[in-house]
Amino acid sequence: MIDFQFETLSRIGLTPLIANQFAAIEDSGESAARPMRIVETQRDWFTLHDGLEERLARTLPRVLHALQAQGDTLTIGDWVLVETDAHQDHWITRRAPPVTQIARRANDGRRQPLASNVDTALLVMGLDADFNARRIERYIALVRACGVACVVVLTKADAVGDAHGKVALLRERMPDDLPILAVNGTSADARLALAPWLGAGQTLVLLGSSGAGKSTLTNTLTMEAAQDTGAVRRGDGRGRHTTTARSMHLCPEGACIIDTPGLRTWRPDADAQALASTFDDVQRLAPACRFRDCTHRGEPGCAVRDHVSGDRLLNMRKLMRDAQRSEQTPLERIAQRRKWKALGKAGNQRAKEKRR
Ligand SMILES: Nc1nc2c(ncn2[C@@H]2O[C@H](COP(=O)(O)OP(=O)(O)OP(=O)(O)O)[C@@H](O)[C@H]2O)c(=O)[nH]1
Ligand SMILES: [Zn+2]
Repeated sequence: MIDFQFETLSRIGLTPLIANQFAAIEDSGESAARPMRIVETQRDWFTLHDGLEERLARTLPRVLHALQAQGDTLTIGDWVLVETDAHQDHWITRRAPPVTQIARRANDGRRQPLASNVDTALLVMGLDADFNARRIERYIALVRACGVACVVVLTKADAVGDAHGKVALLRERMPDDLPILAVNGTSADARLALAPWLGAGQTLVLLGSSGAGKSTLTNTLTMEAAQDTGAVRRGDGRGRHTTTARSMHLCPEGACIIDTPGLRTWRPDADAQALASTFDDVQRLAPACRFRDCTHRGEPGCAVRDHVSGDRLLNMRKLMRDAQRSEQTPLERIAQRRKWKALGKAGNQRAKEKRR
């Protein structure tokens, strides 16, 4: 049976669900293995934490290959088992299946996990030139499709004149249950605003484009934890300008925060159906449309168009198209293009016949 201290590990986000998984690994000769969490990733090395101290570890080739075979890799936030060999080198011997995982599709189609075992994603966007409702909507869809809750954090509220207008614009457009906060990420007030999500056992990830203010917010949220425990990477106050690696930090309130580099392109790793379900306002209204296959593009009796902004609908369709595209093989794509062409022709033909 794996020996572990729930109390200590819960300081770095252990939840009962993960603890049960470790408890289930019984009598498999792994009694020397210790549960730890990945708090920083490098190319071949991981920084792990057990709630008390850090260790550098590598992954056993067998574990690496097993993951690769499933198109998977270890990522920040993962819980793993670690064993130490006779040379005092530490090896990851197993990974607990993640409860949630945020992933994207790389350009070559491969799945790229961004963070595991996350409860809430803080979608960070500047109220300055960074502000873009469509991008936030895309983040929301992708994150919710991974089973992770979202909070929109609009930074630089102190630095722009029309913060209120932009917040109102988002509120109008987004689902009612989505928390939207406007903050000054450099001020301690941001910590108060985010307090409901900072409790012990919570793991947060910050997502947003480069320059949005993720590192600034991380520093503000982790400020005191760095001094009192020394546990987990402290907020990076070294004046580094661009985040290049992912790392996990601890808040004084107990939450773990994962900072990620800016996401330039983010293709969904979710099927179209999962994405559609994240536009819950559309999903709720659509059954009331007159036509069952209403596309909400102006059909008579559409129940959606009056209540959901046209741009939001466009964005939803674009996302779903992207998702469908990444699900298809090249052959399926060609077949679909042919089908559309044929449909188009048939449509033209019908139109001609009508005109006669
Ligand atoms: N006035 C003001 N400036 C901010 C705020 N948040 C961030 N900044 C400034 O915006 C710049 C970019 O912030 P960062 O925290 O480095 O942005 P980032 O999202 O971590 O960027 P990457 O590391 O490149 O992904 C810095 O100069 C910050 O000081 C804010 O709420 N108010
Ligand atoms: Zn409709």
